[in-house]
Amino acid sequence: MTNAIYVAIDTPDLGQARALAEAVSPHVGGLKLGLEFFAANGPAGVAALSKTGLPVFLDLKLHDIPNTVGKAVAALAPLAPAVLTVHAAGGREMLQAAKAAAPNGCKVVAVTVLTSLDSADLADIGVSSTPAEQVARLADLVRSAGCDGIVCSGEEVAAAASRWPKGVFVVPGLRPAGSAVGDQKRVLTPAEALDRGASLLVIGRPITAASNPAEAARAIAASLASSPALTAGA
Ligand SMILES: O=c1ccn([C@@H]2O[C@H](COP(=O)(O)O)[C@@H](O)[C@H]2O)c(=O)[nH]1
Repeated sequence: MTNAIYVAIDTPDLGQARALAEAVSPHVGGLKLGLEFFAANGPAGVAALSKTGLPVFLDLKLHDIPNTVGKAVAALAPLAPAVLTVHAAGGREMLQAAKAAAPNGCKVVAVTVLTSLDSADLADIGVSSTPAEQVARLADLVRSAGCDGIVCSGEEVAAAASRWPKGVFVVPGLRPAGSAVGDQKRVLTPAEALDRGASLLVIGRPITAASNPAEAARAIAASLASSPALTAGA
């Protein structure tokens, strides 16, 4: 059975990242390393955490012209990420360039609408659609560009999964009942997201900011145990 939880190791401190990864490793399916970790530690830091043996999800959310993104993905290929993110808003040619440059076995998934945004935030950047409409539109673009899946919130994942049966659906913005929401705006519990069709569950602060991260990860994994979708994974 695949564990769908990828823990977001969001810290610039390599020692702390390594300690967190080792503590939670029995209870998660992989590590998600993002901008905060990568800006501080670079490819060498990613290689160091790969030594845990857990799959690494490199969440760099690349968004640039097609040539630049393609070359950046090629430069990241030696790190052998299991999953790599780009922004769907980069457009079809950029998505195609990212997928073409990705190493074998790496899922290229595109961020649709960040889970920290709501309709008012979209209006601020000139998007009059709701998050659900925008996710659906961008999911169709990502699929037709040949990428492997999308990042969306738990609120949109059921609709997206029904339109793309073989897609990979990465869902962040997850909060066990009662945990602090922080800067996230479109939030669901991990179990709800899994039941609605998420393939990968990205969970950061509910685990990493807990007084006992290993116990927090264990409890979240246990909360998924009765889900019919338990075997979901990338
Ligand atoms: O739409 C998105 C895309 C990526 N993320 C990333 O997921 C984690 C969430 O961390 P929490 O502490 O559980 O909020 C973080 O690394 C984000 O960069 C996202 O939240 N939303």
